[in-house]
Formats: sequence, structure tokens, C-alpha cells
Amino acid sequence: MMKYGEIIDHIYQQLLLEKNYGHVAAYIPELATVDSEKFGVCLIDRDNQRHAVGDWQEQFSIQSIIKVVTLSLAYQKLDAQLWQRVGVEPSGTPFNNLSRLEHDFGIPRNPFSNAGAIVVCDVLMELFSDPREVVISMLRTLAADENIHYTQAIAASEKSEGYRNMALAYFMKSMGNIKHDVDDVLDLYFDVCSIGVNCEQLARIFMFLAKHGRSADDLHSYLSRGQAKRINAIMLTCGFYDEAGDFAFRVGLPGKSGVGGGIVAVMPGEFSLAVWSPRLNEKGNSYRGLRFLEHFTDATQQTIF
Ligand SMILES: NC(=O)CC[C@H](N)C(=O)O
Repeated sequence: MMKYGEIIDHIYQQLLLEKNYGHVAAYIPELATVDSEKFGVCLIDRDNQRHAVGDWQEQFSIQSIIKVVTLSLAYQKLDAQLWQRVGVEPSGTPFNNLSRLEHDFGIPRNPFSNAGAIVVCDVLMELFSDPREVVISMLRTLAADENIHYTQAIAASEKSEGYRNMALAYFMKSMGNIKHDVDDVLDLYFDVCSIGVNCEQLARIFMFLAKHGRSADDLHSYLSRGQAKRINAIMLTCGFYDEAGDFAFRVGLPGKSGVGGGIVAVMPGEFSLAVWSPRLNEKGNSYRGLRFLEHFTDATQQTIF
């Protein structure tokens, strides 16, 4: 049995001695108020045991990590039909890139770019009469924890300066790839990005991708095995935007980052691991989170490669 707890503690202490680089996301004003030195880690293993250190109980903004959950909900219902509206190829561009979208006639390269996630929100509005409720109850069920909520201040803050996402959404609307009112779709997108989670909740939620579509407690099934495989593949190839190659190279696990400073990575059949450290590198991914995961997979050799 792997001694995850000891390894996590050791790497955590080591990284505290290292200089921390990067900046908290300031383009969403409310995120700029977060303490940049927060650092939390939580791993849930296949026996549902928790191994955690640092600020793992403190909630932070889930941001782009939610894109995996919204994608899973759309994919669960539409299966391969979903790929008519969004692709599965890495983009090699930043998460909010505009130029590629015009080249691709309004069909986003993948569901983890902002454009792709906005299309997925449009799809959710078609599929569910109350998509916000569906998203939050999936998170609460997977985490086995009711204390997960939307954060109005963050959603409003992002909306107040969300010009680029508006540009993406309006362009896709002009190309026929957004069916609903653009404002309504963006409101849903900003809302789901604003949800607060802590490292433990995040790690528990993502166990459904370590367990081939089933919840950590094994009571709920969200995706088929084949669907879970494909979502993990998209995380590996697209989860870190134009740093996806570097993440695969250094960490070697499917994962997803958010500009709140969270990263979650899964080892299918083994564990789900969430790290939170708000300072972001120039690609918008947590600097220390990446360092932690790189050390962790080097130390444990728990990687898909
Ligand atoms: N990479 C991210 O976490 C970006 C999400 C953020 N809500 C945005 O749209 O800009």
C-alpha cells in the first residue's frame, strides 16, 4: 500500500521552502482579493481514504475546473452527438483565445477552452430546465457534502469585466452555435465558474473519473466506462490550454486547472488529487500546484505513462 500521506506531507514541506512564483488572477477583480500564499492538498484513494495537508478545508473558486463537470452532464445525455458542436482537439492557444474560433467557423476546438465551455452551457440549457440545480446537486452528491454553493460576488465580478467571453459568445451566436440568448448563456457560465469548493470536496468529486464514471461511494453512476475514458483523454490533451503538453510531460495524469488556483488530477483506478495555490504562471495555471503534482508523480510513479 502506497504511503500517500507521508509523501504528500514531505513534498508540501519541501515546496514551502521554495520561492513561490506567479500572480493571482486579477482580471476577475474578486479573485485578486485571495491570499496568494494559501496552499492546500487533498488526495482521495481508491478505498475512499483522505490524505490531506495545509489549507485543504478552505474553499476557493472552482473556475475552469467546473468545465469537466458541465461537459460530463452534456455528454451523459447526448453522447457522440455533442461533438457536432464542440471538438476534442487541443488548441495550443490560451483559454480565452478568439482568433482560432473564427478560423474554425464558431466550432470551439475543445470543451475546456472558454468558447467550448460556453457552448456546453448552451447545451445544458437545452437539456435541463434548471441547469444550475443539476450542476450543484451533481457536485454535492459526488462530494457527499451539501456545503457547496454558487458565489454571487465572484459571478458578478467576472460578469462586470467579462468582455472577452462576451465576444466569444456573440461570435458563436453569429455562426449559429449558440441557441439561447447570449446573456443567459453567459450568466450560467459565470455562475458555474463561481462555485466554491475546498480541496477535499474537489478530490471527492473527481473520483468519478478515477472510478470509470462512478461516484467515490460507488452509489451513483454518471458516465459509462467508455465516456469516462474519453473525458480523461480530453483532460490530458486539453486540460491546461497551451500548457497541456507540459503538464502531460511533467505530471503524466489527466487533470484540469482553474484560475482560482485549483488543479485536480486523477489516476484511473487509484486516486483523485486536488491542489490549491492561487499564484498562477503565465499560462494561467497554478505555479505551485504544478510543482506539487510533478514531484508527487515522480515520487510515487503513479502516472498513466
Ligand atoms: N481558466 C479559467 O479558469 C478561466 C475561467 C474564467 N471564468 C474565465 O472565463 O475567464
